[in-house]
Amino acid sequence: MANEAQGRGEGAGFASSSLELSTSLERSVQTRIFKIIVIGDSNVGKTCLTFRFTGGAFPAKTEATIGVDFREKAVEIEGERIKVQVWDTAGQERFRKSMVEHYYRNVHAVVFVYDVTKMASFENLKTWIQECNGHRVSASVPRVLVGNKCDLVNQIQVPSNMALKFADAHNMLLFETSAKDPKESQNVDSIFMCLACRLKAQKSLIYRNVEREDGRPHGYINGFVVVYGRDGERYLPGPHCDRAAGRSEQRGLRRLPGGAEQHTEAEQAEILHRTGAEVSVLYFLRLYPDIKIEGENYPPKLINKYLANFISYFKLLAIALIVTGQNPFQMLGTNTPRVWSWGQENKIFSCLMMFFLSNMLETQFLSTGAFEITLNDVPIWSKLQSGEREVSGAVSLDIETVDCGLMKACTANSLLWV
Ligand SMILES: Nc1nc2c(ncn2[C@@H]2O[C@H](COP(=O)(O)OP(=O)(O)OP(=O)(O)O)[C@@H](O)[C@H]2O)c(=O)[nH]1
Repeated sequence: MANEAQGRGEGAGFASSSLELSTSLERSVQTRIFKIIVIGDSNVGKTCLTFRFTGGAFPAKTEATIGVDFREKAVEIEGERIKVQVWDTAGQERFRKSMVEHYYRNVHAVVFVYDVTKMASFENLKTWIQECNGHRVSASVPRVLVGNKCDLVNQIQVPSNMALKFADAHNMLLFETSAKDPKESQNVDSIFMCLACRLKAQKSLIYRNVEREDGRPHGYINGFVVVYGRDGERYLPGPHCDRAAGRSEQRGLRRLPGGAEQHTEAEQAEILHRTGAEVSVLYFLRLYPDIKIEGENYPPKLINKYLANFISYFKLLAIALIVTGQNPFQMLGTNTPRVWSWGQENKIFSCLMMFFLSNMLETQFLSTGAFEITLNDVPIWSKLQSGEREVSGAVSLDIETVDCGLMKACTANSLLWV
């Protein structure tokens, strides 16, 4: 346990941590959230470590993690309440699949875990580091190395000095610990608290303190947010009130034509009155201008991207051939189908048809029907549209995992949401 003292030292002296999860908006708004991912081979004890930290116990039974599991713990460091959101990732390749992008997106710190009784899990760390680097995780994102299962003293295969050398070479702190041994629980806490402390020192305060004297934020009514799309436009999540059309829309995202500023405060109050407990976008943004809320489409499968690209090139080629009057079938020495001859005779119509049909196909391939919303880079909400195309077996499992994972995050954050 070469570096244990160091780990313990950093972990000691923190104010007491609390398991209580915040469920109110005012707390969510004021609490910073740090996303820490835990990665490493399957069976090294990632789930047990995260459970020990967030739940304070060793789980009686664990199963292989599928996709990702979120666990959260609210801690207090130097008087500031911080939410540590631990992403317990799947070690098995088949359960990672399309989730990997999500693991690394907007991550604040990374915990690499190996099993001290399994040399292979230590040797595989190189692959995990490569994967992490491959996802453009910045060098400024703190990383720590954790050797787990130190309670199995007679089976240790990875000597401490070897692990320490590796940790040094990769600019990481090393913790050797055991999720199982209750005597080591403080050391497990130290891993995450050490990271939280580093992050606290690193990050500027994201949320402004908007507390009133009675402890509630000014103007807090209930949830309603505006979403900034990748296209720079602003979208309003439903249900919301469309004054121009004089109707209230249901769930979904609607582009704000002229911006939320179109609503005066009196109008906002009316919307509030008519729709129950929704706070105006304008009002909300004025209160919390530092909050960055973004929406993004859930990326399609790689194969779908390739297919859509292929269709797009095929469309361009076909249109070019039609316009220039070339006959690819003649070039290939085969019979010209009637549809091609017809296309040559009706060039404008066939080009338009080709254009719209292939665009439709491209959209089909690229659309996943899922939309993910992040608040200050932390995923808070994701939705699969109804009518999603049927997906089979493992893929379906992945998408469900993504969705329910993010929904879990949403519940934990209890955010400004309908
Ligand atoms: N002796 C001992 N066993 C441990 C310890 N931590 C985890 N285990 C056991 O190791 C096995 C795997 O633990 P998990 O936490 O599920 O492993 P994981 O890395 O999350 O595995 P995946 O979800 O497949 O990636 C379980 O049987 C645990 O009981 C430890 O500190 N000591």
